[in-house]
Amino acid sequence: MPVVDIPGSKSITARALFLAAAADGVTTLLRPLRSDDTEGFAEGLARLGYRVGRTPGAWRIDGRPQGPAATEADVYCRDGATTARFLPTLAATGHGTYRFDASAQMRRRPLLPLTRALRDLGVDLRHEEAEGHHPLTVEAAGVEGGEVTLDAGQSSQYLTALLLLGPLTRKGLRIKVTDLVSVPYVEITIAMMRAFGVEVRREGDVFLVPPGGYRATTYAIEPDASTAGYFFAAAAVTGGEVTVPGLGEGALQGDLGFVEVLRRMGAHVEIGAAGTTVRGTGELQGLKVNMRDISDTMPTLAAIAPFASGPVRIEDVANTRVKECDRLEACAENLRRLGAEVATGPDWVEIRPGAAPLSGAEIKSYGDHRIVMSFAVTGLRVPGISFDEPGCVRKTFPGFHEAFAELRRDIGR
Ligand SMILES: O=C(O)C1=C[C@@H](OP(=O)(O)O)[C@@H](O)[C@H](O)C1
Ligand SMILES: C=C(OP(=O)(O)O)C(=O)O
Repeated sequence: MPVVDIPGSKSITARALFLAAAADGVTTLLRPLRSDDTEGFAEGLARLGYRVGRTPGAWRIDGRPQGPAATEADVYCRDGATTARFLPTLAATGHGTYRFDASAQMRRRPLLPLTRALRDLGVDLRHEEAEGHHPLTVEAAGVEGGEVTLDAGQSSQYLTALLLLGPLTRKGLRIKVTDLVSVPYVEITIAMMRAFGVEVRREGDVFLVPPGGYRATTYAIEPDASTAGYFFAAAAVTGGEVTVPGLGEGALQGDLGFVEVLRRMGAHVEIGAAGTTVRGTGELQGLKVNMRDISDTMPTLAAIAPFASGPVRIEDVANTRVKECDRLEACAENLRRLGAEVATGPDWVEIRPGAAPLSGAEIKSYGDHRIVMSFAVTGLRVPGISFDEPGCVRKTFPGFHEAFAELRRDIGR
């Protein structure tokens, strides 16, 4: 029975780095994720003048409630949207000139609702090229706080950035949200702010964040639930069994909900206090599922959908088109390359059982870690799958291929 040790959560590590940097003392983060996104975040903090000490199992951050120590900085956010959206927001709390740039894909990804909200709060923020995109410069002079309206219909990360900012403003924040995707990520934010001493209040569409700053702490990071999904899916499609310790009842991450999708398809799922186990039962049924809350797991489901006995229709995932690539089209294109029958719409994808079995092909990664990791699962049942850019898994799991090869050996595939 393979027990898989999954690295720390990307989303929790990014938030923990922000919270630790803004807190009133020294914070230790246990089991942080070491990957391109989170190392880029830590390096960005260092460029802003925060002291970040990194040893393999623990990162130590000296908090600065007054904002960055540097008065000038040039920060490269790589391909990470959490870095590209959270760090300029943190920088606004200081005093200085801070420039942020990012990868070509991250430059294309949207930012305008957050930019607008920050400007409405009085932050002097200039986009260098296209309005609402990186590169951008923040002329920081602290943030007064007050009321702001936000459209988070394309990304919940805008709301997370503002929630994290709230306690660092002089008056606190009252954020009215007109639309919101990926709600469980906002719940992670609120739970983590509580661990650093801040209670956010929610009244319908309004989020109320008190001023007063964060308390430093020691914070243990849970394994990444989106990453765990590839291993759970592997169990479901092979009839094997996979247990992920440290990710069970009380987990913060909504993406653990992916196992409920596998359960609906026919897998046996046990969520316990110490971890989660998925066992494949030899059957995989089709289903219609709304993945608005857990859209990072859309490619995982799409990649195993051809093994279902009926159609798999995934709905309400429009914002997967503005991630590391257009994930709806990338999934559809790669599934077709393997011989599957697929249709897409503005916010949905449907995979139908084909007459012939799939055959191997080279998967076009589009630089997207999730495309590679998802189709690695397909490769458990379809021989001859290869990747044009296997290394892009470094964004969230540099050791993915080694870990997956070990799983293959353990389950005899
Ligand atoms: O806040 C976060 O850590 C994240 C929120 C989600 O993004 P959206 O809110 O843009 O869907 C998710 O896709 C991303 O991988 C991480
Ligand atoms: C969408 C993702 O990342 P981000 O938006 O944080 O770059 C992801 O990890 O799937």
